[in-house]
Amino acid sequence: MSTTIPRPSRPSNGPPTVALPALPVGKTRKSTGGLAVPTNRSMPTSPKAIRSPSTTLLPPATPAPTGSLPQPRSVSGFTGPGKTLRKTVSISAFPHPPRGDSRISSLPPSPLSAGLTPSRKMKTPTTPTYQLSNGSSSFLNGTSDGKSVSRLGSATRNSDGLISVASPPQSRSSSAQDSYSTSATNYEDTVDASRSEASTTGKRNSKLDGKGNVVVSVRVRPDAAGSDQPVDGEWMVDGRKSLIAYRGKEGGDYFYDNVFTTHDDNSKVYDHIAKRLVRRVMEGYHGTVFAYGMTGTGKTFSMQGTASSPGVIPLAITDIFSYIRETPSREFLLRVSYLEIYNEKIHDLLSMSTATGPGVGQQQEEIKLREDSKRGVYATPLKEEIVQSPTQLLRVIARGDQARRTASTQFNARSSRSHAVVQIVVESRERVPGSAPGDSKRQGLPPGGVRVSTLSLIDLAGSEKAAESKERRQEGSHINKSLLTLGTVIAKLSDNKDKDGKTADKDGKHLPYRDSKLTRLLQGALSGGSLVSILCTIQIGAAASTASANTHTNETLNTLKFASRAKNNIVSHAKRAEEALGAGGDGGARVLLERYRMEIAELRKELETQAKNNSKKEAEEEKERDALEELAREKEAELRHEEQMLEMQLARTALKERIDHLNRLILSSKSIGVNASGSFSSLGIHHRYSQGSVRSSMTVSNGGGKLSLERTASMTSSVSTIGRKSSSHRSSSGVEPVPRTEDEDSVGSNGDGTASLAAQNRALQADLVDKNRYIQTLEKRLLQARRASSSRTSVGISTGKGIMVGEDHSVASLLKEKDTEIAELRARLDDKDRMLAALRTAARSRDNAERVESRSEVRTSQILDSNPGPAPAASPPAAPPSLIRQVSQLRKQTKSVDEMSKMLDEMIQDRVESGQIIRGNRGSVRVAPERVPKEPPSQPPIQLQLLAKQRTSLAAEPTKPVALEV
Ligand SMILES: Nc1ncnc2c1ncn2[C@@H]1O[C@H](COP(=O)(O)OP(=O)(O)OP(=O)(O)O)[C@@H](O)[C@H]1O
Repeated sequence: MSTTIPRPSRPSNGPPTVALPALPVGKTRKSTGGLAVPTNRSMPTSPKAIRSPSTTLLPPATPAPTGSLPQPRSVSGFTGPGKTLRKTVSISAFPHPPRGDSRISSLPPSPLSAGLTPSRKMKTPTTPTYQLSNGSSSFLNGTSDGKSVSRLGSATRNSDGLISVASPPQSRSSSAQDSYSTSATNYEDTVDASRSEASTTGKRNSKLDGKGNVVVSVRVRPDAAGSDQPVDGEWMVDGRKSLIAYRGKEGGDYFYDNVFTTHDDNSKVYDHIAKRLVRRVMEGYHGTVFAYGMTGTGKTFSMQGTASSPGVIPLAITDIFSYIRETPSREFLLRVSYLEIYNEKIHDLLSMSTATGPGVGQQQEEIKLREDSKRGVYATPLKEEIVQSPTQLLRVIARGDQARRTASTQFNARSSRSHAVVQIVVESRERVPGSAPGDSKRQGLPPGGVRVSTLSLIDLAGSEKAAESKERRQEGSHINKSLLTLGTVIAKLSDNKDKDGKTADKDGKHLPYRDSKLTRLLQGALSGGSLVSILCTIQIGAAASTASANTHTNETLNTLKFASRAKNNIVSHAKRAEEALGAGGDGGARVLLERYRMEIAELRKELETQAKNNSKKEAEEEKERDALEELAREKEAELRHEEQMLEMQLARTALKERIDHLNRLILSSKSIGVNASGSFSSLGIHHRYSQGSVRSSMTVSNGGGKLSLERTASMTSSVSTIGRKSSSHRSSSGVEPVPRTEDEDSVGSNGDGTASLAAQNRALQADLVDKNRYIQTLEKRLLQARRASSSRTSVGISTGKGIMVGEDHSVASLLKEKDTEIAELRARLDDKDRMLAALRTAARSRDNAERVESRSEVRTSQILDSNPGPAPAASPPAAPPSLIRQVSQLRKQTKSVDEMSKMLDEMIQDRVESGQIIRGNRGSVRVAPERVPKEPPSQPPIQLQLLAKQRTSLAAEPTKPVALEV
């Protein structure tokens, strides 16, 4: 059964020159005579204590197939047929969990356990000889695991949303030491276990001590030379029996839960020391795995492994995510922290920059250890990173590894100079099947609380005696001190409690946890709150010289003793962590998953509120928009109205201008006195002005305003022409006055035919009044049009169309009317033109008459000069040149217009006196009734008639002398 191992030589590494510090040796663990005889309470003394086949021989479950995740597994030789039977006292097989009888009996056998258990039973040794511990029941056993495996095999795993509640990867700084926060004890479980064990085997009597929750294993590192064979005959390693026997001085047989030979790889080590523990952690227990041993013995190799042979940490990570995938009924959140204790100072490996390298004087906030009644001892402030995948988690840890302090030592070219602690906090919560996380009635909070558990994976620095440099010596001193304290604490551990309820030594005294940071940090695990797995690494036969071999052997023995003490003294009452409900209390506040849940719920609420506010805002904005649009419409309407008003104003102005123009035309015609038909009445300029005398018009031209002056200028010229013509025929009696009505006569003339200024003024004022009235009328119409436009605007464009048409119609009619008037006025202008033409003709006639008169005067003077008596009726002689000159002189003496008018008046007067013309009361003249010829109604004006008469008379009496009154 046992193998004698020759003492190895370590040619490559010289032996330590200084003796390694002696670890505290448990009184009860010392091997005697090759038999490990536990003497304390945990050591069974009766055959009953021997682990029963049903519980002790259960092998670790074969790793469950995890699909995509690689899980290098090696179960070499462990379960295979023909292998040596395992020692019954070993706890490495993790006996069935303490469960109730009914539970056990009712549970379907696991595919793995069902298949394995019988074979194990077949292998059960019949004569167990050695036992180190009592092999108490443990959570880290096969039955429970089998249960998981069963579930694993039947359930369809859906990886989607397994970490659905995890926040995006982020870092936060807080404590990670949740491991020891639980106030749980494993009482219930152990009671169950006791019942189970008692009912099924009836062999165990120390099931309540919780030692089954502690697994201690020893791994033997292969020789540096690569030799598989142990070289030291004093040593014997039996992996199957989990036995290490030393036949030398202080020799003995050491049994552990697991003994790994140089052949065993990391995968096997993980399966036996950590696999179940990791699963328990996922189920809510706290778990601690740490590697202890002399420097260079393979602690880091076992914990981290290599790329080809991953160690405990990467394999645990793989299993963690496998479990999450296999458990769709729960949701998980993982956060990780990584610290090291170097020279008794705690450093956050995740906060350190690897670029600068560790120990380059980087200033980091000092991390302190604090204790909390619920959380236990924890480091703070510590950076935690939330991880969502194995790769991410491995990357975080690799980053921390790079920051870890390592140095070359005598036995290890890259020796870890610090204790490194990886902590993975697992938060989980039951998920409501078939519902999204937000469907809960509790505002997105699913029923049940959040379970928080912590997996601590610790790679301790190696104990070392020999150190060449001061720095190494200092490091070594701190390392050794902390390890010594750890050994001391473990050695003093007992199931006793002090008055505060904390674990105490056998005398009830406080344990020296505070003596080092390491023991302080491990306090929770060592005092029973956690499942514990300790891997002690040794190397046999690594020394070349006898001295080094001795030193090495001592060190190895110390390690073995430490492992024995740990196995015997550490009592774990680990219990599934309580679920924290809500955010109440410290526990709840620490639960990130809960916090995130609540944050999500709050954010959702906020979103809803915001959405509500937004909809409100939108409604308000819509209202505002509507109002603005309405305002814009109103403004537009106003603008349109203004435009219309402007158009109307323009139309009005145009009309006014038109009116003024018409008025000018009217005044011109009126002033001339042409067209006495009274057709001006439509413009309010009545016929009473039509026959205004020439004189009155002239008066106006003298004293009137500018406008009148302009107007009278043409009148004057016209009248002057007439005047001259009239005066030339003053003595003519052939003029037939145009018959006028009494009404016409009475307008604007005095009795002597000259319009008085007052009369002119009155006439003009009346004219002005008429015009103003006319303008007012137009304004009224415009006003009406404007109102119509306003009302149209208010009632809307569509309805206003009819009104617009009406207005347009009125304007159009007005324009039409005006056009008619313009046409009339044009007609009158034509009349005027005709009159002017007639006047010009009359002027020519007058000129002729003047020539005739000149000739008459010359003849008269000749007659008078030669014959004072009556003139003979001889034919007139031809006018001599002297006469022509006289006439031209006379022409030069042409009278002014006034004189001509005067002459005309006198001429008219003469006619009146001769009875040819009758003068009216107001100075107007008309032809005597008996002389009025029967003429058609369209007679030319009176002046023309007069001129025509004069011309006729002159033609009839060409030689009649006419006396000119000069
Ligand atoms: N089981 C093993 N199989 C193969 N090589 C091993 C084994 N154990 C350790 N080694 C090798 O031994 C060397 C030292 O191992 P490791 O660094 O793990 O020792 P350690 O105990 O961590 O030392 P220290 O305490 O100084 O950090 C490494 O090169 C490692 O690869």
